[in-house]
Amino acid sequence: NGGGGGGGGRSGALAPAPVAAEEVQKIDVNPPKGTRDFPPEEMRLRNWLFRNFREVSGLFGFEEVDFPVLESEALFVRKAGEEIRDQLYCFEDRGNRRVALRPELTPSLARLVIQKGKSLSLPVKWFAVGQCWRYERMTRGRRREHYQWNMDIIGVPEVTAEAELISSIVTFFKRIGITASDVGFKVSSRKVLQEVLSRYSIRDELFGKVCIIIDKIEKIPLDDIKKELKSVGVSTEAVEQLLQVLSIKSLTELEEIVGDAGEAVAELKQLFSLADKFGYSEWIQFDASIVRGLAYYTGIVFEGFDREGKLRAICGGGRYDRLLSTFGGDDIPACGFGFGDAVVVELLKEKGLLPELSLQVDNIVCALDHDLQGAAATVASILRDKGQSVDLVLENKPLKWVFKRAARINADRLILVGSSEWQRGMVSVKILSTGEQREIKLDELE
Ligand SMILES: OCc1cccc(Br)n1
Repeated sequence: NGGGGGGGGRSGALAPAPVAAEEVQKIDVNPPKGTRDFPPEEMRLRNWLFRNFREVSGLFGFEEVDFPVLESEALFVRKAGEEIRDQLYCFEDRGNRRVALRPELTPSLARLVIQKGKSLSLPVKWFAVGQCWRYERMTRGRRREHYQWNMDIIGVPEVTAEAELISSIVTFFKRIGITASDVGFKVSSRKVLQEVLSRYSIRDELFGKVCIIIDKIEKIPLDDIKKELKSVGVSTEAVEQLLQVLSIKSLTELEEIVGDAGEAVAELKQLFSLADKFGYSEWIQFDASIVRGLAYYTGIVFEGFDREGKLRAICGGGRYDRLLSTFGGDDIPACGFGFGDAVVVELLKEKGLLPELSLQVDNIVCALDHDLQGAAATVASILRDKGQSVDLVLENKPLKWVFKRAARINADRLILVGSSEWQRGMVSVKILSTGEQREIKLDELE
């Protein structure tokens, strides 16, 4: 950029005093703990995954939405003892506002639905793909961010909504080569717990807390579960009945214990019937132990799991009929799911299903000598205007270098701009897969 200044290579009495080299402060080139960079290869896989998220959402007629990564902390301050609350990535901004990096997308979606209010015609079918954050002590070395695909249906009280959402996830799995032999969905309803708890006159506001405690049943000793349940006011008898119900793995057995009068059994039966009609019965099973770890679920809950049991839950969701009203909105029924970008990639690796995604360009264009660089730029623009991708060689490079680069970027064609051909309005085109080479008129390039 014109040389000059210190270190411009000049010396002697007239040379300006050398400018002190900028203070070099060696930075850490790694991303912050728990976060990831996406270099080209990883970014191609992420784009492939997100393209499938978006195409499936489109197949189901959902519209894409997005929200700020930064939200008011108040959106996520729930007092039910959720892990997501304990790990909230929150801080006070320069305006002394309590804000948080969103740990999930559903509260933002609920906020936007309320904001839009009567201008929205129900049902609303929205999807989003967004980065979510948690601040977890790095002792466990887990990630602090991931991208979530969410689909939500607002305004449909029927379990047809949950059945539709599960169908969309099954559709996604099938598109990426995952089958019902690899993955299943455990399905239950929090109304099962509600019906048990109501027999022991447990107050409704305790319901969320009880669910969050029960969600830890696979993660902490059973005695600790019992202690925590009792500490929030659940009687010993109620605890025993709860734990017995949670071990149920069939709807028939559930009906025997809680009867068929309640909504829980009826809704679950309807969901399994709809699953048959959608054609995904082999993907789902009833499992009363599934409660999910978010306090706002009120009905059907489900989670995708790998049948080999090697991985954490792949996705999860359910009905949250009270969330909008707790934010001051109307009492609108809602359900949705979240699907993270990390566990599914571990699953694809396990199954040998990672897609082959490499850089590919239609053409590499190269001037054969320096004063034809402008001509090469003209050729590149002509091809790009026709929708052809072009890697334009930007410096004078030996042909050996050009061929090596052409192979690395998987170029279909090498376009050489040489002096004699250019004089005749021609360029030389080499089909790299066959080696066939011929001269083509510039205005016949396509
Ligand atoms: O699935 C819970 C969650 C929320 C935010 C970030 C990450 Br990583 N994981």
